[in-house]
Amino acid sequence: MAVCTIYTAHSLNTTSQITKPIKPHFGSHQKQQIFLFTTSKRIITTTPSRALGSDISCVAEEQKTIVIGLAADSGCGKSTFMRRLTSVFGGAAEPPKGGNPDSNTLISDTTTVICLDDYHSLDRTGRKKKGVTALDPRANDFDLMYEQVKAIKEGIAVEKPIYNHVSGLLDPPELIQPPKILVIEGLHPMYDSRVRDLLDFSIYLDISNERDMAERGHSLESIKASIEARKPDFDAYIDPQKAFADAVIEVLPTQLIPDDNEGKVLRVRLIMKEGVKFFEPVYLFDEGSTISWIPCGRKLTCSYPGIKFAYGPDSYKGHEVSVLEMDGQFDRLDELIYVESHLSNISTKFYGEITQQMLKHADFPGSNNGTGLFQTIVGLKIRDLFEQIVTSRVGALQSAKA
Ligand SMILES: Nc1ncnc2c1ncn2[C@@H]1O[C@H](COP(=O)(O)OP(=O)(O)OP(=O)(O)O)[C@@H](O)[C@H]1O
Ligand SMILES: O=C(CO)[C@H](O)[C@H](O)COP(=O)(O)O
Repeated sequence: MAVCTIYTAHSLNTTSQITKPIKPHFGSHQKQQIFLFTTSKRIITTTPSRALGSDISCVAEEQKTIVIGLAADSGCGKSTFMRRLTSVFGGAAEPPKGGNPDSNTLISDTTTVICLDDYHSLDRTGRKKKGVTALDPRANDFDLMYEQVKAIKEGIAVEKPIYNHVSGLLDPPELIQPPKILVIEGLHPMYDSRVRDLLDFSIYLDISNERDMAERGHSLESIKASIEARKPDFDAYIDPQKAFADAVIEVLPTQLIPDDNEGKVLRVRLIMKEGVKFFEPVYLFDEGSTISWIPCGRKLTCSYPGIKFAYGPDSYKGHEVSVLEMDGQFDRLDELIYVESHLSNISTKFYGEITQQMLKHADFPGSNNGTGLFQTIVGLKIRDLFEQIVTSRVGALQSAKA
């Protein structure tokens, strides 16, 4: 069954039902017979006159966009994670063709990644004047974020604003078409309960010790000052979102080097919530057991300080979770296959897919440690979740027809 939505720019404030069929206008999700028509005349753009005009968007129920939330502070490696995720689906992600060169959006065949910085309601000057950081909810338009993510989920294209990180200004909006998978990444994907309820899966990247570096041309001193200034808002508005995440990738100092203060070797934990629909946590050796494993030896080359894996049940922010942990770093990525062969529920399509993905992006930061490994695993789990949702929708439709 396809749900068709009529969207008109001149009647944004009312809602009514169409009872007789109308001539369909097929968008990118085609070939579905139309049974049901509803109208949706909600405001989904800040600039109604630039909305879609009189348009009909038809999306088959089973093809409706699934939405993934990725929360993290600035400079935590979200872009790198997104490149790994996109690669799992095949194809590269690129900014919208012919659009604003400073767009924060990345589009591939399957995924569209939008950056929630685009929902800043105050630009750089506005925040300065008001004395608020970008992390403060008062600097962000959650109503618009909700309306637009909801619209995309319903198969409606939206005109999303662009926050220009180069100029610090809000640029004219860009058109976002509903993709198969929409990733909303940034500071607040799980902050507003309305937006949170739209998420099919949520991830929090917890990298407490690393922040924005020279990329945006700030000096080390100004970065330190900015980290300090942001800390209270980070603690108040960003960090609490961990409690809502279905998966958390937590980066900690190694425990393999006593009193390590170099911070080069990392202990990374993949914290996976139990009982999440379409998400089976990964396990090592034996599901539900508590395992500690040092794989170094004949099949895995390890230089000092070695590699240690751990797995087991735990509780996190009041939720039952499974935790997979890796401390240390790989010397030879091709040998990762040995570790991969001891992991289960990894949602690979063939033996060695994790190792293949990691080798393909060996030059990405974090490829020799748990950050790259767990980001790749989460990418595979998202692909699996997507496929399971589509399968279940098709099943539900077939049962409804029978
Ligand atoms: N797993 C990792 N380990 C070490 N460094 C990393 C890792 N991932 C990313 N980095 C480095 O951190 C910096 C920020 O990475 P990236 O651009 O992916 O983060 P981001 O969260 O998207 O940043 P921003 O919010 O600034 O757009 C880059 O210098 C990148 O090389
Ligand atoms: O926390 C951030 C998310 O990336 C940025 O600091 C925020 O978007 C403001 O950006 P800029 O510093 O470029 O004005």
